[in-house]
Amino acid sequence: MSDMAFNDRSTPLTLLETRRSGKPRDLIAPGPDADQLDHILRIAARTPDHGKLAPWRFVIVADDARAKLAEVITTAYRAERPQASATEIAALEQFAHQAPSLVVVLSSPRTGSHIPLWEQELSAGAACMNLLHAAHAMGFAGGWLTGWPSFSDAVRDAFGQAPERIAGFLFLGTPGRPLDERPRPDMEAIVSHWTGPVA
Ligand SMILES: Cc1cc2nc3c(=O)[nH]c(=O)nc-3n(C[C@H](O)[C@H](O)[C@H](O)COP(=O)(O)O)c2cc1C
Repeated sequence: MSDMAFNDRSTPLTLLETRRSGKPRDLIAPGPDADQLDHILRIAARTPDHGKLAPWRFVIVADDARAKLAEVITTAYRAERPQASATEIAALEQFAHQAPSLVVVLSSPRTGSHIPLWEQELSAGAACMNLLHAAHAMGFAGGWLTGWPSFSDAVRDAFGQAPERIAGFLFLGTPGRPLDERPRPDMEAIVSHWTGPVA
């Protein structure tokens, strides 16, 4: 599949069939401008959501806030791992600064709702995926990362508060190097016909 054309926008179906994320560290300018990002987020918000709760929200981290994000992440990391190496800290600095655009998607469940938390969290994942689809449909590439920062309460607290969680750091831009395919599931292993209870 190495010679396949990725993110072929000829038709909706070709785009879905060839969609490929970009590695955030390889994404370069141009990224979406303010209007394009607004458009991407409006599409991302058009996501299945049981109970119409919108149990997610989007936080844009602009260029001039990236250094602050790096500071939050590295401070949190050092607090948890006082022996952190310079290499580990440099990797976290790089994480915060990569790609032209960054949207942090928060899972924001409504705890008083009768809609199960699981469903609300699924919807947050779907919003992330829709955000990626919108970016790809607009000719950009995106990359969805969690990594250590998504699981740090201190980093989460810089964006919101429990029970909110970081669903993902969605990095957007233009691939700076050719995309290549990654292994895809063996369809025979994941598709079956149900004929009755298993086991
Ligand atoms: C919730 C979630 C979190 C992810 N976090 C990471 C991560 O921290 N680091 C990483 O290298 N890939 C991570 N990935 C995988 C990347 O998005 C990866 O590039 C993806 O497999 C690209 O596949 P695609 O081309 O089908 O979009 C994550 C994926 C998901 C769904």
